[in-house]
Amino acid sequence: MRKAEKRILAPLTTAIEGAEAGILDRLWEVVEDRRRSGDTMTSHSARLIARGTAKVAQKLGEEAVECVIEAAIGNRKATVLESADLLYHLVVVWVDAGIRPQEVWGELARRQGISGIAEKASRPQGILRAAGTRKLP
Ligand SMILES: N=c1c2ncn([C@@H]3O[C@H](COP(=O)(O)OP(=O)(O)OP(=O)(O)O)[C@@H](O)[C@H]3O)c2ncn1[C@@H]1O[C@H](COP(=O)(O)O)[C@@H](O)[C@H]1O
Repeated sequence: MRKAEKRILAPLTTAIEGAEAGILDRLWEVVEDRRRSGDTMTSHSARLIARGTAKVAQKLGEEAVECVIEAAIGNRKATVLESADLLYHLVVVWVDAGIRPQEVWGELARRQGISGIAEKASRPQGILRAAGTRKLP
């Protein structure tokens, strides 16, 4: 790795040390705290939630699109930054909807060991056919 690359990646490397998935649980607690406080003067989360569910969901969509764009053009560093924005806004969606992270972790755990291909094949096909969808394979 060249010296200049090392300098650019240094803040990310520092952030990685001591960081793990539990950070989402802690982030949820902070955002839930902000929701309860309703302090729109000092908290971005409280301000966003005060704008209503549709706005909260819209922001998640915007961040998802930004992440998709960076990933599609292969901009690795920007994809990391946009991923963090996306996860933060997903946590705001959960808080707004009254969903605890444990519910999502539970669903992920339930799916562990089940192949996505096998799961899709086991879905009832009638509903999709009745809806007349033309999804790409
Ligand atoms: N991880 C984040 C985080 N990521 C992004 N953002 C903010 O999200 C906002 C996104 O900006 P945008 O311009 O896209 O959105 P917007 O300001 O709603 O503007 P519009 O789309 O409405 O025009 C910026 O203000 C970012 O700073 C975040 N704000 C907070 N957090 C975390 O949430 C914690 C609580 O933050 P507060 O609620 O502000 O106390 C913080 O300690 C952080 O850990």
